[in-house]
Formats: sequence, C-alpha cells, structure tokens
Amino acid sequence: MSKAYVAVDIGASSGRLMLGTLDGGKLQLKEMHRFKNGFTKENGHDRWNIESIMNEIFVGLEKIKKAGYDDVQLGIDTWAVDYVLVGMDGKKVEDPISYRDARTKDAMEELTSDLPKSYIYKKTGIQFLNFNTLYQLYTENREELAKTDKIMMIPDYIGYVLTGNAVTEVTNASTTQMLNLREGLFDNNLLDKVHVQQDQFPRLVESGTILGKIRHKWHTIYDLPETEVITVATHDTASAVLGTPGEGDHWAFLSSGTWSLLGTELNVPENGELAFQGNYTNEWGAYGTYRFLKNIMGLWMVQNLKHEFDDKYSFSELASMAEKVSPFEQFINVNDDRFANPENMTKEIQDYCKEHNEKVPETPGELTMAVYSNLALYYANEIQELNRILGYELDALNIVGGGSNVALLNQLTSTLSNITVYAGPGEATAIGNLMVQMITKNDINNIAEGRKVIRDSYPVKTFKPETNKYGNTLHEYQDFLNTEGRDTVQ
Ligand SMILES: Nc1ncnc2c1ncn2[C@@H]1O[C@H](COP(=O)(O)OP(=O)(O)OP(=O)(O)O)[C@@H](O)[C@H]1O
Ligand SMILES: C[C@H](O)[C@H](O)[C@@H](O)C(=O)CO
Ligand SMILES: [Mg+2]
Repeated sequence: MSKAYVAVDIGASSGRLMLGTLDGGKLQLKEMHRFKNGFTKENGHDRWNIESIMNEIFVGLEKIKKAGYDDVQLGIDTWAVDYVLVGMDGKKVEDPISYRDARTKDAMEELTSDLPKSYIYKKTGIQFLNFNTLYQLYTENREELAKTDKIMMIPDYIGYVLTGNAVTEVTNASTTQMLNLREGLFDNNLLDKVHVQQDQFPRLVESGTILGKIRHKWHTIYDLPETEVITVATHDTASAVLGTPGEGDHWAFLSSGTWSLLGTELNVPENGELAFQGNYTNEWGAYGTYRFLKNIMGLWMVQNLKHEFDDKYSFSELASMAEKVSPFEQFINVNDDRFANPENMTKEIQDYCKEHNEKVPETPGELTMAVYSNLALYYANEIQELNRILGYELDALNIVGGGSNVALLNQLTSTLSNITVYAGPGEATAIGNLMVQMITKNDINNIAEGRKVIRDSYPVKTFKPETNKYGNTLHEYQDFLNTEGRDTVQ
C-alpha cells in the first residue's frame, strides 16, 4: 500500500478521521470515520467526554487497518483554548471543561481590572474572548492547580495518551492568550496571574514535530496500524488556514463551521492600536505565520436551531428552506454574548428581535435565513474593518469548512462584501492537517506547493458580487451595530 496519512480533525460539533494519499500530484481524501462531538453537564460544568473521543479515534484507526493500511502517519487538530489537567500520576484529573461553560462569565473583567487589556494585548496580540485559557485558569482552584503536574491543550493531550509524549504545540498555545509574541514563550507575568509555573505546560514545539509511535499497550487492546504521530498545526483553525487554496493576491479566509473565523495570513503580527480596538487576534500559524482574525459566532447558531427542530431537517434542507425566505428581514448582532450558549437559541433569537423591534422569525426557514443574512452582514462589516486595519484591500475571500457548502450564504457574503468568494474545500481543516504531515515527511516541499496540490485537487466554486443588490443594507446594519455597541475592546 502507498504511504497513507491520517488526519484526526475534531471540531466542536463533529470529529472525523480522514485518510489522505498523494497520487500524481493530487490529494485523494477518504472519510474513514466520523462521530458527533459536543459537551454535556458533568459535576456542575459543561465538559467534553475525552474518553469517548479517544475511543472514536481507536475505532477509526481499526477501520483504517481493516482497509489494508498497516503503517500510517497521524496528526491531530481540535478546537482551541480548552485543556486537560494531568496529575502527578500521569492521568487526567477530570474531564476537561468546555470553553462555553459559564465559569468564565466574569473572569476576564476580574483579571483585567488590575492588568489592563492594552498590556495583555501588547504582549500577546490575542483577541479578548472571555473563555480564553488565561481566564479559564483564573477560575481554577489554586490548591488543585498546584497539585497538577501538567496542563495539556486538548490535541496535545490526545497525542500524549496515544504516544506517552507530551508537548505544547504553538498554534494552539497562542489561543491561551498567554504566549508572549516577542519571547515566543509563555509570559511569566500572565502565568503568575493564574498561579501556573512555566514547567506546568509541556515544552513548546512548532507544528511538524515528530511526537512518536502509538504506545504498544494500545496495540494489545485495539487492532491498530503501525502509527507515527506528527504534531501538526493542532489548532483546527490553523490547519483550516493551511488547507485554504489561497486564491487571490491579498486573500482572506473564512473558516466557516461552528465558529466563523474571518481573517488573513500575515508574516508579522499586527497588534497595533487599531487591531486592539477592533479586537482582532494574532493566533500563531504554521511556518512562522500569524492568523490575523476575528471569531464570529458562526453556524453554532444553526446547529442549535437544528437540534431545537428535533433534528427533523438536515443542514442542507434548512439551507433550502432559507432560500425561500427574503434576506435581511431583521438585524441581529450575531456576536452578542447572549448567543454564546443560550438555553434555547430559537427563543434567544426571537426575544432579541422583540427587544429590538425587529421582525420576529418564526419558521425554520425564517430562523435559518435570519442567521445566514446577519452572518453575511457581519462578515461584510468585518472585511471593511480588516481593510481599514491592514491598510490595503483584500481582493478575495476563501470560504472553507462546512459552511462553504451553503451557496446562499456564500452569495450573500460576496454581494454584501463586494468581493469574489471562492468556496471550498469543506474539509480544509483535515487537508491542512495532512499538508503538515506530508511536508514533514518530505512528500511535499512547502505550503506553497501544498496549496497548489489543494487547488489541483479541489476545484473551488466561485461567487461574484451581484451588482446593485441590497442597496444600503450594509450601511444600515453598520449603523445598527454602532447603536448596539460593536464587538470592540472596552
Ligand atoms: N450541506 C450543507 N448544507 C448546509 N450547511 C452545511 C452543510 N454541510 C455543513 N454545513 C454547515 O457546516 C457546519 C459544520 O461545519 P464543520 O464541519 O466545518 O464544523 P466542525 O468541523 O464539525 O466544527 P468546528 O467548526 O468546531 O471545527 C454545520 O453546522 C452546518 O451549519
Ligand atoms: C474556542 C475557539 O475560539 C474556537 O475553537 C475557534 O478557534 C475554533 O477553532 C473553532 O473551530
Ligand atoms: Mg472543523
């Protein structure tokens, strides 16, 4: 069998093991296993079931072995900011708490009451999200934390369980808002603030580091292929950016999934005053790049609506229903914290509209279109913000991830932003994960060559702005956002 690579890509809503092989300069991708992900209430907090995730990974690897692949490379990427506390016995202390848990509700304001946001931003260049690792650690019990041997980010913990080796990979480490941009290390003042020692994080490594082979003990329990784990760009968005074809000279990306991560790839960080006021982030990318982006609420809102409709409709059916509804029937600030983890998203959206004297969406199509059209407006507003902060015009938007399947959203975004949208690949995250593995094993020379492979393997769908459509809607929305209080740093 040709050399096979496996991307373990675990998002907040679903995980998958994707098999990748190179064949004549083209990437062949095969989904070998997919599973649902999500958090549940356990011991008073919203937690991820990390043991269930580990089991799904082993099940996926057994399927790969059964398919005839007995010697593979493997890379792991997951959502950001969350971590596992590992005790002196080398075992997890508890199931990891989700970033959507209510425990950090006031933590950021408390921590920054005597450590100014401007100081933290200058040091880290990271956006202020109240669930960043810095604020999560701030809420931890100090005595418990003092008894913790290691704090491992989720993908690093998975690699540790598989191989016994622990590292902290920098793309995900940067999302903690504790990594010092200039020093390239965890910032001592920020560590002190949350009573964590430098050595409580495993050593920092760049993506492309060989982590090691899966431990023998797992081969005695599961029928696994011989597997070497490579530490890829372990923050899923970092992998998504690497899996972006990069159409356009000054291209932007929109990693569209549970979150909408809108930004551009820079070679030097941009943590000046405009970026700070705009609450933009400099998450570290692979190969010395920076992901200058903003978190936008994303299709999390549609995921909740789908569940609240008892999963009667698929995502594509909801998109088709939305097609039958006029856009922009109501303005919603999709980045309002109230949508971060509401009891019921349908009610939250309807209450918001009642409170703001906006038309109340009722049907699944109306609710889905309300989310899509306000996401598109928010994207368009932020693309203008990006142009202003960067001082040049972005000329193309590469939309990747599950959301790139939504033609309606792609078209609304193109027209409102007056920018050409290149949609796909939907599995850009897994593809970016595979790219780092293939570069590390010298099957691909560098990411520029990797993006050519992606363009040759996954033709994108192009959406051009429709002229003279929706008139002044974006300006009216921006006025609305101004009255609402934009997502800026106070
Ligand atoms: N065919 C489709 N039609 C409409 N929407 C779709 C379709 N496929 C995916 N989606 C949207 O994409 C979202 C999932 O995107 P994606 O698979 O990138 O997320 P994920 O990787 O599971 O999670 P994360 O964003 O945390 O990585 C779904 O919530 C849904 O809204
Ligand atoms: C919590 C983070 O902002 C989130 O994980 C985001 O970075 C992301 O990667 C979504 O897939
Ligand atoms: Mg994903």
